[in-house]
Amino acid sequence: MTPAARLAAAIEVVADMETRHRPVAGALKDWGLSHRFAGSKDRAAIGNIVYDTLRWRSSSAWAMGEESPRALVLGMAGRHWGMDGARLAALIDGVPHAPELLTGTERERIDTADLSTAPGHVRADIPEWLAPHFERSFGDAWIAEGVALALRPPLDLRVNRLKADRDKVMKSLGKLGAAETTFAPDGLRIAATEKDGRHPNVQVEPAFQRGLFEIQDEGSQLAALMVGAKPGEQVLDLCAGAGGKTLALAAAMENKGQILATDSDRTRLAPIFDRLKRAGTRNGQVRPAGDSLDDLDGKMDAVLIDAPCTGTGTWRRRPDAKWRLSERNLADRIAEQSALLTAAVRYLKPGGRLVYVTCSMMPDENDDRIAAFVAATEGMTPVDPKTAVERSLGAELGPRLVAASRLTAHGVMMTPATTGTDGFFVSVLERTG
Ligand SMILES: C[S@@+](CC[C@H](N)C(=O)[O-])C[C@H]1O[C@@H](n2cnc3c(N)ncnc32)[C@H](O)[C@@H]1O
Repeated sequence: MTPAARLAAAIEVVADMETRHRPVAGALKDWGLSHRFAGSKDRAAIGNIVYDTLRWRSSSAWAMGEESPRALVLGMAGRHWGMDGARLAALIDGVPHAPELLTGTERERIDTADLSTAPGHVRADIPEWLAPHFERSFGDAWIAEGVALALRPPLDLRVNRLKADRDKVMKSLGKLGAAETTFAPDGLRIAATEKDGRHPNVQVEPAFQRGLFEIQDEGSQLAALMVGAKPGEQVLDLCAGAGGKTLALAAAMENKGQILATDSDRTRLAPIFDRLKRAGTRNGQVRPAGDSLDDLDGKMDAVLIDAPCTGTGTWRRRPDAKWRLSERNLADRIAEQSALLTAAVRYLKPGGRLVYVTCSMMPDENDDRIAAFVAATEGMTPVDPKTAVERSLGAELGPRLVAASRLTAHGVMMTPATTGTDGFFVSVLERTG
């Protein structure tokens, strides 16, 4: 397919998403099924255009003066794929299956796009109703945080210390351009792609099949390390999902002690069994959804709540989600978070640590939840965030992360703009009563 035909296809996919309220992955898959002539390179390139269109939806609509799928795609291509009006017009002109020729107004708008007078939420490319939440989280930096959250993400890997060391895996993945992460001691990073580029499918690498590394954002790796899990401890991962953090905890515990993993959703939990096996984990015990955990009362050195949340911190990877999020979703997640915090306390030993994590950028799901929980609960004391980071990450890494991240009243906030990770909030509390 020509670049122009790919643009036309992306416009079709965005239109399909809007008219049928289809999630982006479904709309792209449907398009592929009904256009079987398109090769994998074409499909990947169209996917990139569609995802980039969703990233910068609001600012492109502002620049183009309208919100049609065509305006969103052309506006994005003009502002982010380095095409001015003349180049776009030349790309399209006379090419079969291309979008219609650019109008004079479209060319002019692409060439003179200026966001300096746009409202903050447009410059930040976030929904308008979220602007006050971002402002409360980040003060004057809230627009810069939104801008960084709209960029493409890198691909981060966590080397599995139970089976390998970072240098060895980095060498074996050298051809993929994997380099050491800035903070996470076991992390490797493959830089974000540009334009037509796509990340390699690392899951086909022999090193992945042998369990030498996992795919995990650097922020998620650091959040797992902040549990401070030590060999020999008893640790409960209460919202384990597919086990991303469970595996990181098992590695930190050097296969000694016990990590118990559960989740209320059987389907999400299902992949954990194979993943634990592939990683060579021997100290993991999975408690199926709905199982009683009564036998764990008062026995845990640490409980991790990797809470269900709005996922605002992962919008680089799921730009469609930002336009779907509703106030109702936020309220539902807040209720679940409060219930989980309350439910977790009984499992902790005296002196045990409760580690609360979200991948949200919103204070409502972060500091506010901890403040409300502490006010309503006897005997749970937040650890000063700087102390919590330095204690869990050590004398070299701890201060570096403190300097780069944003400390809040009760936790630490990592973001694309500050630490170059997905957005994560981590708060550590101790059972003191
Ligand atoms: C952020 S995800 C967990 C991701 C996972 N820990 C990882 O690192 O890959 C949150 C999880 O919480 C689970 N969850 C929601 N409510 C729950 C509850 N009341 N009890 C246990 N798990 C719950 C969801 O099913 C979801 O898998």
